[in-house]
Amino acid sequence: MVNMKIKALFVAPYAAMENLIEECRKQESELDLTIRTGNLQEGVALAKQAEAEGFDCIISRGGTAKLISEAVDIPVIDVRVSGYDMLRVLTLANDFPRKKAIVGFPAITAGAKAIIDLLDIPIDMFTIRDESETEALLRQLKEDGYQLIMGDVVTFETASRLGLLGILIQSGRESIFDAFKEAATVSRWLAKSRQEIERLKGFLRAAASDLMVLADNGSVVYEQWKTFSARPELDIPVAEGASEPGGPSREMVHATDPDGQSVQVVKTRIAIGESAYWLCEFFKQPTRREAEDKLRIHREPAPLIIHQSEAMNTCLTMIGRSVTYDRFIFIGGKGTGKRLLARHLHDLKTKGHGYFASVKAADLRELSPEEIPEEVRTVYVHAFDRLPGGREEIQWQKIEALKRRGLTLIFAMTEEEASGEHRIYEDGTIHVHVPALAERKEDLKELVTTFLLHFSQTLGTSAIRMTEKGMKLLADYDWPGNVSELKVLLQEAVVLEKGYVIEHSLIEQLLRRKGSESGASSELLKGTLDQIERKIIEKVLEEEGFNQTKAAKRLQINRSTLWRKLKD
Ligand SMILES: Nc1ncnc2c1ncn2[C@@H]1O[C@H](COP(=O)(O)OP(=O)(O)OP(=O)(O)O)[C@@H](O)[C@H]1O
Repeated sequence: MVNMKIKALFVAPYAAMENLIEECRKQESELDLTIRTGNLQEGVALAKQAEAEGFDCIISRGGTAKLISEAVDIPVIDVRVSGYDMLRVLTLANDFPRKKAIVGFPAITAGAKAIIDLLDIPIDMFTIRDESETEALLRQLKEDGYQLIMGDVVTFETASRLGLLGILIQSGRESIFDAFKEAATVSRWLAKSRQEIERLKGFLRAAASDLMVLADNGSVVYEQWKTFSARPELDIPVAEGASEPGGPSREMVHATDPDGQSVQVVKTRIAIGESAYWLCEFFKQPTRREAEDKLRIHREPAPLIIHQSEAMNTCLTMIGRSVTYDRFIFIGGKGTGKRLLARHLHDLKTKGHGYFASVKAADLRELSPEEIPEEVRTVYVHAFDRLPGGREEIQWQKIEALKRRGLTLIFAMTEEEASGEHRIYEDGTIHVHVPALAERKEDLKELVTTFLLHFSQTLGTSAIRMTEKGMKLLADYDWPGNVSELKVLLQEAVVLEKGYVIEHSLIEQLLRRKGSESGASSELLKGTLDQIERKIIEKVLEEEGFNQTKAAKRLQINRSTLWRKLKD
């Protein structure tokens, strides 16, 4: 565009203008000009067509220019009625010894007034706001004895039709040259801005994935979708945050779209000048369906296992030495990496031949051994804590049937779950103790780096480093939820952090929130067992609006026991 000529359409509202434009264009070098004649709606139709054909701008005059500018999205330059144009027509009219008037929009009459006053010319002026007023006004003027009427195209045509002498205020060369110049300036400026916008959009597309920019009133200003096929139908509240001065400028919202897809939205408030906008970034969460699948099959090898610590190395040595066995119990806290290590064991045992499948203990009931695909070599049974009926519900017959199919069976349990289950101490069952993250803080740094890399590749987040102070905060925390908890915290951090480095203040904020989340329950756990029991009963009672029947039901004790415990 910068070195190309600007494609402009000149819509002349009257034929005589076309000739003058033709003449002027000989001295014009910046515009690739097309000239057409068409007044009002005719002009609009010509302009719309030009816009569709890729013209850069339209030049027209008066009412026609106004109508065109309402109908197209490209710049419309209005040829202004200059002092020279006015002077020309007034000088011409002055030679007629008749009662004269100028009729037109304010743009015409205001310009004329200055000259009329200055030169003391006996011409009256009548301003109209809308073309529809023209005919009635001219009829009235005719009755009042006016014979010569000056004005724009509509005025001129109406006057002629009513038998008055009409004089069209024509545009002279200077006005046309001015319009050429303005068309070139505006179009170049617009092309530059468009280029700038395209460049920014390009950066945005490269740097972020699915996003939407909302104005404070909730209307969509910009959107782009990469992993989503279309805008997820979500109700994203924008107004409350915006009206809170000093309120959080960034927050995370969890939502579910109408298809049940879980979506995470990070909202950032951006103030630009007087206006405020919400940049909403969308992240897909694993679908509930996927999570609910009875059998989750992994066909690919286990991802990299971080192990700098002695505790983890011992665990891996144990696994490496047990590959000839086919019944295992992996014992460790939530999120310690039991599944990951089980997949590693599977890889060692099968050397890449056969799939790894995991199933929740509660889903075993509905799973018949025939449903398990042939290629599956290892079945990992987990989530024993979510068995609705407790340990009694473990489907031992099913497990025996799986054993008979020659599959490697791996159970994942916490220390507590494993302790009461004598069957898992059967001969030939290997116990692998997976250390808690608190016992292997040496692994923390590399785990952080691995997760930052993982999120930057899968979510397109930019943070790739953690400050030393941030690392220290992570090392001081005791991670009851182990590696999973670390991973979730880092995911939140990378989504909130737009820079390359995660500062300790963000980690502090996220950890502090954990403190306040767990604070209430940990406070409950202080004191003797009787005191704790009483505090729990009181809390449940309060939550149930002091309804003893409801509280007793929730605590699974009868009402008289509840009453006795409160009395003691
Ligand atoms: N040593 C490690 N190196 C790299 N990633 C790890 C490591 N340990 C755990 N992870 C990652 O942490 C997350 C939790 O691990 P995993 O699901 O194996 O834990 P789990 O003990 O089976 O959890 P749960 O008790 O909730 O079933 C996974 O994304 C896993 O890849």
